[in-house]
Amino acid sequence: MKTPVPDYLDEVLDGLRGDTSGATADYIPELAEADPERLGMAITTTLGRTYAAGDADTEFTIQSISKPFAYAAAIIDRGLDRVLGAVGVEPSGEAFDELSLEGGTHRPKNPMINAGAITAHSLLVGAQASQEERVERALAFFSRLAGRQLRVDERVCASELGSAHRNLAIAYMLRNYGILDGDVPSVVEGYTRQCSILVTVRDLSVMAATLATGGVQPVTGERLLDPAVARHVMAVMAGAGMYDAAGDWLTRVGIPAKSGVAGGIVGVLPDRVGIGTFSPRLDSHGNSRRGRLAFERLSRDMGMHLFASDGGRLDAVDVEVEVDGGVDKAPGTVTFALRGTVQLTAASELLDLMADSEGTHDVVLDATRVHSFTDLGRRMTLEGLRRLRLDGRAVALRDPAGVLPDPDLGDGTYPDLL
Ligand SMILES: NC(=O)CC[C@H](N)C(=O)O
Repeated sequence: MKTPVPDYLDEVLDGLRGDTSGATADYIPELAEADPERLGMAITTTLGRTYAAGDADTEFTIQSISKPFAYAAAIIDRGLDRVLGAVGVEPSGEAFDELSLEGGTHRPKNPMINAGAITAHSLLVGAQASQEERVERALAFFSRLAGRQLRVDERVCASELGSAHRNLAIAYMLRNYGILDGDVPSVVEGYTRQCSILVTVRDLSVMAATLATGGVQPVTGERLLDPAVARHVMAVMAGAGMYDAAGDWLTRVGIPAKSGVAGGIVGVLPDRVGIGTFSPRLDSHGNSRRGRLAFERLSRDMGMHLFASDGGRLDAVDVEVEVDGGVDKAPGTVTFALRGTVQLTAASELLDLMADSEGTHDVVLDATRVHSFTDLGRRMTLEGLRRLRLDGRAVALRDPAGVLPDPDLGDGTYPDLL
């Protein structure tokens, strides 16, 4: 049996290919030339399982998606109070490259717009750090978040620096008000190099899943952030990550997210998943058009909305596998015993164990110790059973309390009830 999640993601992407609205970013010449048809998506659960579809291994520049992660690094390096003294946390409701600052303090309103992100970049490492040290800090931190060594695309960086007048203007203004120290062109160059780090949607989904766990990289197991820092960064993303579309995004999609002008979007649902999408055509807010549609679809289909009340966030499931028969006897029955609340994380573990259960014949799903299934958990579980049966296996359900309502396998048939 193959796990159904990648098929679902393929189907989501196929549904989006017809939408060719929007345009690649034109203020950075290298980005204007990107292949607009590229489309990829990846989801990583807090247990570190990644599902990917489409152009999942295509590299693109991280651009503004670097902002939440560099902001996190600045908080780690300099402390939250020092960072809050320089950059606010208020949604600005303005475009990403707006020249505005907060009245009175002259702080940039938040670290998700360029003014705040240039300031956060300038705070990396320590007061006297060089451009090389700041860029190396960002690169090393992002690489640990992604679980692989990342690199800078120098062509895209040079292309953007050739016409970075607006970011220079923003930085000179910040320098004028004493928000930013040091050599302005060097700070803007370091920030632009940070934006030119190459990532894939897989990387983005793992980086975001590290926020979702409260700071533990779910594949390597390394703690990279304190839970309080992860929480703070996710909260700022929720309020300001999508610039002047932040309120619309938070209500409609409900997944704290950050977009980049190369076409990436990263999203995070605390305790559940990290998500990465890539499609280079942008809407009028500078957010990937198809990326947005993909997030809308996930939110709708999978109940992935921060404020959805249709299922517990706690997913305390064990999946226990028991195989009868022993090593040298004929392949017998495999039992998958679930426990707790079954939603995405548990259901995805279950599906992978089911996919690995070849060599056995009869399959029993034991729901005796399940508290409840979320709608998504129920659908994933039933799809797994349906696929096992398509493979010619006998499928049975033990569910004395009836926690798996209407176990229709999607074709009007039911598992045997034990
Ligand atoms: N929204 C973005 O991705 C902007 C990032 C880009 N490097 C800039 O500063 O203009």
